[in-house]
Amino acid sequence: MNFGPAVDARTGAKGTRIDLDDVCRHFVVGDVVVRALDQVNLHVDESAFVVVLGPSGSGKTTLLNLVGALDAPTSGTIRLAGTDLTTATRAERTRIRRRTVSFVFQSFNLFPALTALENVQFGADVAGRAHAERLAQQVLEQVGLGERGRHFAHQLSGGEQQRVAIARALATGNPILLADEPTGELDFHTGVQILELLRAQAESGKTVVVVTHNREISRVADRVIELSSGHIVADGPPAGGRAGLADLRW
Ligand SMILES: Nc1ncnc2c1ncn2[C@@H]1O[C@H](COP(=O)(O)OP(=O)(O)OP(=O)(O)O)[C@@H](O)[C@H]1O
Repeated sequence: MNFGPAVDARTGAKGTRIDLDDVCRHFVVGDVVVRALDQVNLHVDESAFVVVLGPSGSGKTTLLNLVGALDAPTSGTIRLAGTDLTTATRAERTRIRRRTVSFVFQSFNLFPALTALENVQFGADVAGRAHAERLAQQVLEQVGLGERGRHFAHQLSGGEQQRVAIARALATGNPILLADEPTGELDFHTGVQILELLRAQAESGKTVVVVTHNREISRVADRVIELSSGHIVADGPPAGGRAGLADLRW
C-alpha cells in the first residue's frame, strides 16, 4: 500500500495538498446572508480516503466546489497542490483544475450520446493525456468494465454507470478525486462496491474526498471531517477506529 503523497509526473508538484485557511463562503440573497462556510481551516496532505460528513445544508457541496476550483471563497485562502487559487486568474484556475482534481457526482453525469469508452476518454482528453483511447480502455478494465466500452449509459446499471464515472475521473491521472454523495442513488450492495473502488484509489496513492450525509460511510474513512452549519466541528479518524467494508449497514 502506498499512502505517500502522489507526485504529478508533469509538474513534479506534490499534488495531494489541500489547504484552506480562514475560508468563508457567504451567499447574499436579498437581505439574507447565508453563511454556507464560516472560518474553515482544513489541511489535507496525505493520500487517504477522507470523508466530509454533515447533514443537509451544512456546507459539504460548497466545500467540494471550493476545493475543486469551481467556486471562489468570499474570504480566506485556498491552495491546491501549493498554488493559491484565490489569487489565480480564471485561466490559471482552469489549468490547475485540469491537472489536479477530478469529480464524481451522485447522479453519475455521463454524456448520454457517448459510449462508456468515449466518456472515459473524455477524462483523459480534458487532462491532455497522451494515447487517450488506449488509456481509457485500460482504466475501464481496471474498474471491471473492459467488455462494456461500446455501451451507452442507458445500457448500464446505476452501479456500472458510477464505475464509468470513476473511470473517467481516474483517466485524468489527477491526484485528487472529489466525490459528491457517490453512493446516493445506489442500493446498499452496489454502494459498498463503489466505496471499495474509491478506497482502492486512496490506497494506490490518490487523495479521495467523499462528501456524504451518511455516517455509515464515514466508518471506512481514514479521516472524517464533520461539518455543521458551515463549521468544522470534528476532524480525525472515525470514532471507534476504521471499520471494514463488510461491517457497513445502511
Ligand atoms: N448559490 C447559492 N445561493 C444561496 N445559498 C446557497 C447557494 N449554494 C448553497 N447555498 C446555501 O448554503 C448552505 C450550504 O449548502 P450546501 O449545498 O453546501 O450544503 P450540503 O451540506 O451540501 O447540503 P445537501 O446535503 O443537502 O446537498 C445551504 O444553506 C444552502 O441553501
